[in-house]
Amino acid sequence: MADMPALLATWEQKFRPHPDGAELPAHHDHCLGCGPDNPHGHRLQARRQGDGVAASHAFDERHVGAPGIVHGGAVATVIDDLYGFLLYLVGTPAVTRQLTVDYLAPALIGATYHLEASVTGREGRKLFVAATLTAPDGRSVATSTAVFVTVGVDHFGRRGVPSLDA
Ligand SMILES: CCCCC/C=C\C/C=C\C/C=C\C/C=C\CCCC(=O)SCCNC(=O)CCNC(=O)[C@H](O)C(C)(C)COP(=O)(O)OP(=O)(O)OC[C@H]1O[C@@H](n2cnc3c(N)ncnc32)[C@H](O)[C@@H]1OP(=O)(O)O
Repeated sequence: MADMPALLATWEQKFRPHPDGAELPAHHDHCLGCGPDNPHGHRLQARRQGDGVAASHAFDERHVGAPGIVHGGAVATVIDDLYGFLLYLVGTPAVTRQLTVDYLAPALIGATYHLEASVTGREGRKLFVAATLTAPDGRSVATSTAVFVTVGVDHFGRRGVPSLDA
């Protein structure tokens, strides 16, 4: 993994304005949600959609819970990561403080789902966000809300984690 100062430099660049429809950059190469180099990851690709973000995403066999059905934690991971893309539009780093997911119907391995997320409110350091995961037939499969709390980039350094503090 890149050293922390180098990673922070790339994050600064990622918070530039992104045109509507543009594909948004991964948080970093090994991010579980979107990193292209994480062999366990979802490799989520998100784009700006107006004031929000959207993605098309298919889960694979690595993310199975009950046979044929996506593990609920995998669904939560992808939604949480999608919120991480919203932060590029908000223009400030933030971290998930609370995440709720309503699992309305099973998400199936191999099906391509449509995801959308947007900011629903802001109060001091708190960002309120919401997301939906919709099946190809238009059925709502999961809905989510979350509270993110804004942090400085120093939050991601000095964590007592050798790989990050190097
Ligand atoms: C994030 C990606 C975007 C890029 C950001 C830039 C650089 C970093 C980039 C990437 C990172 C790499 C990849 C990950 C990318 C995306 C994945 C998705 C995001 C995540 O995977 S991220 C990881 C999981 N996440 C955590 O690791 C957080 C652990 N946690 C903490 O680090 C502290 O907990 C902290 C800092 C959050 C707060 O701590 P604190 O001490 O600073 O603040 P405090 O506790 O006082 O709360 C402040 C205000 O939130 C209110 N509040 C609290 N809880 C609430 C609730 N449940 N409902 C409503 N309001 C609530 C309080 O009432 C108060 O409100 P008020 O200010 O009005 O009093």
